[in-house]
Amino acid sequence: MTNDTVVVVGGGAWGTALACVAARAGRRATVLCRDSAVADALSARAENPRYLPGITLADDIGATTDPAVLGAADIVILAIPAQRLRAALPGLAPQIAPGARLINTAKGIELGTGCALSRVIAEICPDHAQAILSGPSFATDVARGKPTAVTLAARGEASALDLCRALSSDSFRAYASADMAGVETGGALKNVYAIAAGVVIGLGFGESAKAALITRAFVELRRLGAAMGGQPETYLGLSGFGDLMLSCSSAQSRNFGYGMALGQGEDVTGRPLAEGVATVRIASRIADESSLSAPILQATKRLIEGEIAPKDAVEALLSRPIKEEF
Ligand SMILES: NC(=O)c1ccc[n+]([C@@H]2O[C@H](COP(=O)([O-])OP(=O)(O)OC[C@H]3O[C@@H](n4cnc5c(N)ncnc54)[C@H](O)[C@@H]3O)[C@@H](O)[C@H]2O)c1
Ligand SMILES: O=P(O)(O)OC[C@H](O)CO
Repeated sequence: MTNDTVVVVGGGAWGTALACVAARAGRRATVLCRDSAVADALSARAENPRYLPGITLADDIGATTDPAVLGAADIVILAIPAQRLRAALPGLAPQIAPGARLINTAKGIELGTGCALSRVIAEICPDHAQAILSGPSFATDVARGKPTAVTLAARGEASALDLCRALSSDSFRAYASADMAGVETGGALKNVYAIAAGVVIGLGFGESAKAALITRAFVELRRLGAAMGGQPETYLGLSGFGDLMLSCSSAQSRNFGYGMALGQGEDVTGRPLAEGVATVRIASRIADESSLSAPILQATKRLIEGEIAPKDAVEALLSRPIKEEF
């Protein structure tokens, strides 16, 4: 398979960082932007002042707003928000070269339908093979070339390994997986628990409480993920435990920051993208429908919907009946 040409859809923080990844791995990389000001800044100054201000990017990244660029791509990386994917894809699909492989990097579950994003992509681009890249990785770190490792899942180990080789470099290491459902659900659900961890810190409950929260969140994440089709061991890896740990422990995470603001009683309107807000709503419905116990997820949903105050949500979790840990 030829993997020379990579087009990244989405000129935001993550799309820009992934174009740097592809360029560092020796690929010809172009960002397909929605906004011409972003495309112009990327092309002229190797900068994305709107989404990655102050970071000088590799100067061999191309940028355009013309979807015709998809016709030359061997690999198309999707880096737009999860809830925008269904609306964006029909305009792109007819332009994508027939043999191109798609790699989704958005983290979420479709709010209106409960569909995994891989299913949304399969519905709109049924003839294209697809893969998922997910793991502990902040766009600012990746764009700066700091060492990062992720999981890349595809149907079939050979395809996953081939894509890993196409994108890995001395600063970015992708591990192959054949468990698309496991990688996808881990990335989506960790955002919910990052909000919850942010709430704990925002309330001033401290690091011990946060460690307890993350540990119990991991139990829930594995339970929910398994019910959605993931393999148990996948959640122990970079796209599961790795991303949960990163997102629950750093204020760089937009989801953690959203939770911290909630915990501090701040107004959260207009904050940067926190995909856990949509995911918690649909994941809570999925958990209810399958009678799965997910108390942290359910408390986070009630908190986000304004049904319960942050302090009361944590107290409700602590006052549940005493039971065995496992
Ligand atoms: N930022 C990170 O560190 C990071 C890391 C891993 C994964 N992700 C995931 O990547 C996805 C994108 O996140 P981001 O950080 O780049 O967000 P962002 O807010 O920085 O950028 C989003 C980009 O998507 C574009 N966009 C939105 N709707 C679109 C549409 N309908 N058609 C075309 N483009 C559209 C916007 O113009 C913008 O360029 C999210 O699902 C996120 O979870 C982000
Ligand atoms: O800023 P967040 O919370 O969307 O997290 C970004 C990445 O998903 C971390 O792996």
